[in-house]
Amino acid sequence: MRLKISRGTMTEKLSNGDHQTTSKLPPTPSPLRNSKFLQSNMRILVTGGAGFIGSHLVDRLMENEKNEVIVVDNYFTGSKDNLRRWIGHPRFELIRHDVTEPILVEVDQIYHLACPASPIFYKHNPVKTIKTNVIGTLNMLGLAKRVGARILLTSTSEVYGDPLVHPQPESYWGNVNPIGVRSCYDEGKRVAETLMFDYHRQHGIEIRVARIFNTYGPRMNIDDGRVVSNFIAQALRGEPLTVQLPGTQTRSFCYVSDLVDGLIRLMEGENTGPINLGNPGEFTVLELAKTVKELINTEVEIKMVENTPDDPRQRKPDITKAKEVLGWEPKVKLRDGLPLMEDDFRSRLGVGKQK
Ligand SMILES: NC(=O)c1ccc[n+]([C@@H]2O[C@H](COP(=O)([O-])OP(=O)(O)OC[C@H]3O[C@@H](n4cnc5c(N)ncnc54)[C@H](O)[C@@H]3O)[C@@H](O)[C@H]2O)c1
Ligand SMILES: O=c1ccn([C@@H]2O[C@H](COP(=O)(O)OP(=O)(O)O[C@H]3OC[C@@H](O)[C@H](O)[C@H]3O)[C@@H](O)[C@H]2O)c(=O)[nH]1
Repeated sequence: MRLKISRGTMTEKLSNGDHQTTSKLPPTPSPLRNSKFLQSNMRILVTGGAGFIGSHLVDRLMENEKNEVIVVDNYFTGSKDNLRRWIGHPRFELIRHDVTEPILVEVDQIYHLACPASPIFYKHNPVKTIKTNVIGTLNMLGLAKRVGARILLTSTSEVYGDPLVHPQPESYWGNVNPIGVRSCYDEGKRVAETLMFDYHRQHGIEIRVARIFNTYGPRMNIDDGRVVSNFIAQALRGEPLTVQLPGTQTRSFCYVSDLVDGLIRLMEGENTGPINLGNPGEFTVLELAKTVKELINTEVEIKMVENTPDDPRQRKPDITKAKEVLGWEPKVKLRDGLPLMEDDFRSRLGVGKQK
């Protein structure tokens, strides 16, 4: 028998006469939640929306005239330039804010992307990276709870660490070094996933968790440090392609438009996840270098260089669940996606095509 509901706490009387607190209901959203451009609109917060994936996601969300989009970003690895087409648009707002601090905005959905994703940047200030993953996710879950929003976390294939199971299904728990130089990111994302599920079980928050595998495309920072952007920039500058040893390590590369499609399907669907989103086409890093050389600049040399600790030796998503639950699979092959990224890098680097 339900006895009372006070401050979101539901108390039940058990058959032995004891009382037990069983679940907490999110508080009723404030009237500000309805203060939209149009009543029927969906108001969506994108944290990290000035970054690579975030800005492509914003483009897709803004295409729908029933969406209002608010971006929160501290510009650590992102840039206002990625969002310049939307600045001043009546359905768009941009807020400079660090997610390690709380924020109150009345929204219906939260895409929580804020976190540096390139190993060079996330290792630069590891304490800040882990704060972003843990405190940042706590703050966004607190917001979701307060305003009754659905929240999606962009987790990562790095939660599988250096995987002992190949390809990686969502049921694999991973092989992660808890004290290594990548741990601020890998373990940070693992804690972020834990927080998502604890808020879901304890507070009834509607959650979605995507595990994203290596994604590439236009707008990646030119000196981002990740392998696809490095190789394309090096090929265009006529510099050697730096393959980190041993070069036999594998990755699976997903084009950004496919990934964004998967994120939106996950948010709009009924499954909490975690769900792998990635392209199962698997390449060694040396194969990637040879492909970039063939497609972009056959003159450049390929140079083997030292690697950094704990680099995963193989990575490929098992996307059976994404196919079944979301009806999603990537469409763009690596050989078709690389030239699209090349065009963007050429225009930003000011390097024309040779006739
Ligand atoms: N690109 C990939 O291959 C990949 C793979 C797996 C997971 N992901 C995840 O997807 C998300 C986006 O990745 P991306 O490739 O677009 O990276 P990105 O570095 O281009 O974008 C991250 C954005 O978050 C912002 N940010 C960082 N810390 C912040 C903080 N404390 N407060 C507010 N904003 C902050 C940055 O300024 C940037 O705009 C990240 O959560 C990342 O972990 C990406
Ligand atoms: O110039 C380079 C850069 C990287 N590499 C190699 O290329 C592979 C991929 O490295 P990246 O830095 O692009 O990305 P990683 O796969 O290590 O990590 C990524 O994984 C998924 C996401 O969460 C993040 O975007 C990022 O952490 C690694 O084996 C690395 O050693 C090179 O050989 N040369």
